[in-house]
Amino acid sequence: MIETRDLTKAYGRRMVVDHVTMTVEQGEFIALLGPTGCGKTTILRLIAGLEDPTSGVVLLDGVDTSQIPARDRGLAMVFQEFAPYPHMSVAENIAAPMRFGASGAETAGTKVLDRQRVAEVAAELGIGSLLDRRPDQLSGGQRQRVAVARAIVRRPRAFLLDEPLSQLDAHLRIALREEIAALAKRLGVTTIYVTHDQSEALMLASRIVVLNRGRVHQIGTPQEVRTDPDDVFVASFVSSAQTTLVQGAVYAGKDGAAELDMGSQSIVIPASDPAAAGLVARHTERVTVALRSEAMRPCPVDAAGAVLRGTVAFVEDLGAELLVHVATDLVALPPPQRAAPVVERRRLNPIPRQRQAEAAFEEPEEPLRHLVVRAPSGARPAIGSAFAVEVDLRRLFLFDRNGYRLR
Ligand SMILES: Nc1ncnc2c1ncn2[C@@H]1O[C@H](COP(=O)(O)OP(=O)(O)OP(=O)(O)O)[C@@H](O)[C@H]1O
Repeated sequence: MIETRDLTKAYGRRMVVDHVTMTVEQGEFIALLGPTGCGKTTILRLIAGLEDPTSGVVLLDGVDTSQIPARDRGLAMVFQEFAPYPHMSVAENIAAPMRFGASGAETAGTKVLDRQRVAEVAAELGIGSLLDRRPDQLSGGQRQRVAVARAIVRRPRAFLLDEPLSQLDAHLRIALREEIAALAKRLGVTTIYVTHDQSEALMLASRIVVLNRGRVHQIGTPQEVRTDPDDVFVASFVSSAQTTLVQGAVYAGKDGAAELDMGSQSIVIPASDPAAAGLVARHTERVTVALRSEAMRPCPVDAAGAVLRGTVAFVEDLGAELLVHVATDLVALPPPQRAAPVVERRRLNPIPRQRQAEAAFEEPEEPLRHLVVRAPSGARPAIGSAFAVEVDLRRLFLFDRNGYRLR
């Protein structure tokens, strides 16, 4: 079991990991999911003992690790870019941690021991026939397999995987992630998997820790973080389809109903809806409304009820269905900011890879202005034509000023 309690890391004045508390149960596969620069790698490095926390603790099976050096923690880490020793064969690369590893005691007779164990692990990863090759004779996928083999050869108490597949092409990534999930399950090893790719996290993990700017936003099963987000960041970052955020306000309506006012358009939430009473109590409060594709479906333009209207801006044809982008006069909001303010970041020592990746987030993101609605592929609506959508109130998420979900 791996636990962090109020784990915090600051570089200068910049909080990179901000009071992260989480528990990974024995044998559990957990994903740390968040945008680039949100502190995922730093959390792994703190757990591995490669960095010292500014405050807070990491516990392994209940033991405070503050005084335990990295090599004695029994953890194996796989990095984004695995750099094998170029002059060694695959077998030697896999065995390397055993030879150079913590326990000097293993040196005697290592060669024999290594061979058996290495062959076993290599077979497990489908690289049994490549043991005599040099790293430059391997494909990208094979190299990452070697990296994983090298991590498990020591029978670690946990795997820490830092975007191990991000350098591979999409096809290979999908194949290998299934293998990694199956392997971790078979071995029953506690695994923490870092990724910024939500589909990877949703597919692999039994629970997901959603992070932004060093803070935990939600910890839950894939189903929970996707369909029951705790805040506006999770709602916009983890979603099977596009999420449009719109500015609104709630008012007490007639007969116990609540009115969700979105400027030129509004939706009435009837008194019979379980959410109505809570919203009535918030009369005049400003809210952010998250409109996801799965919460909307096309309806006749003259339909009554929870309906929003606009005109067709463009249509994406996905083959089996259409994605209709509907322009409306609602006030769209940008997604919550993902990176730290630029001024603070300039003071940091340059870290080329991270800085490059972060550059993409320096400007506030543009709001998604259109509603994106799924429609059957049969009848393609004309650009500029009137279009209406019925909103499924159970899937409509509202957030308060601070971004917390109104439940
Ligand atoms: N040694 C360091 N000195 C100063 N700042 C650092 C250092 N290491 C990391 N950072 C900063 O801490 C922040 C978090 O980095 P981290 O690598 O943990 O993020 P990440 O979520 O893993 O991102 P990525 O997906 O790009 O790897 C980044 O803004 C990074 O620039």
